[in-house]
Amino acid sequence: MSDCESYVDATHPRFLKKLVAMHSGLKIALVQLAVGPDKAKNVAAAVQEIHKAKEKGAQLVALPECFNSPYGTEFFEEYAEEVPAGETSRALSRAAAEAGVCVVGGTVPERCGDRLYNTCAVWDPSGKLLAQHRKLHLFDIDIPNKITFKESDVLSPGDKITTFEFNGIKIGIGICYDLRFGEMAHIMAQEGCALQIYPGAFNMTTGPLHWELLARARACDTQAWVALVSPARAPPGAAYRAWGHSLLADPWAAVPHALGPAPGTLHATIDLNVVEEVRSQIPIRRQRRTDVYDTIKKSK
Ligand SMILES: O=C(O)CCC(=O)C(=O)O
Repeated sequence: MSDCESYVDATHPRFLKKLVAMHSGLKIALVQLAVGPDKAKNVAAAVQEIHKAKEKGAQLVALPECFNSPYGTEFFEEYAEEVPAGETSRALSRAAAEAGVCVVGGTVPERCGDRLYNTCAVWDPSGKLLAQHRKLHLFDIDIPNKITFKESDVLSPGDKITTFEFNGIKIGIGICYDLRFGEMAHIMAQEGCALQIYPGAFNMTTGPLHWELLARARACDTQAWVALVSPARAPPGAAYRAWGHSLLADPWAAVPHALGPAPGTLHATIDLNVVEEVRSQIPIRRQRRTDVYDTIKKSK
């Protein structure tokens, strides 16, 4: 079956209606962790929050970008681990199985041979690796006197778009800078995703300008739920200060749930009815002029 045909199948209104009828909502928790230099402490805090989220009813728990290390190209080599053999992977897999939840494991610097990647691993409720996304678009920007960052100095980019299914919902994974690339979100929607999750760590320059705007833009374009999960903001003077403000945008592109800069966990329910409602009331998916343009996924 071609990519084009699978798009038609997965997003056909009848397919979605059937899914919606079967579905009672997915309870998610977005954990905005305070991250420090002590890797073991960071991982232990993540595991503790996974269990707490489960106690509050979460079925899927998502962690932030770079939750086991400080964020900076100088840290990636030291904190890197193999996925899924490394200690952080093993701790999250165990936590997922013990709590009986799906864990979207933020990101860790992944070592694979002589390469490093910025990688999100997803664990199912039995602790099995369900998906692995390597950041596709590396964060290389230069805003003079504000922020210069060049992940490509030490990281290699991934080469594929990652989606998986959990509890009857197709979910797409992107990492931070990936959020800026509408084509990627569009392909996730074509593949049937009703929810996109982005572990991210925007900064104090682009965070206030673009973080929520991009979440709402992706939600509006794809008529899907969009979750962003950030580390908590570090105190003034820290080498990297994340914007925080983990949030959930709904398929209308409203933001019904958001945190501030402090550590915390956002609990919400992903309701497929809202996806169906928006897609049927504003039917842009049927109105695309693919005779004039298209976004086509390379077969990989
Ligand atoms: O796109 C941005 O402004 C921030 C991206 C970022 O922090 C990242 O990719 O880690």
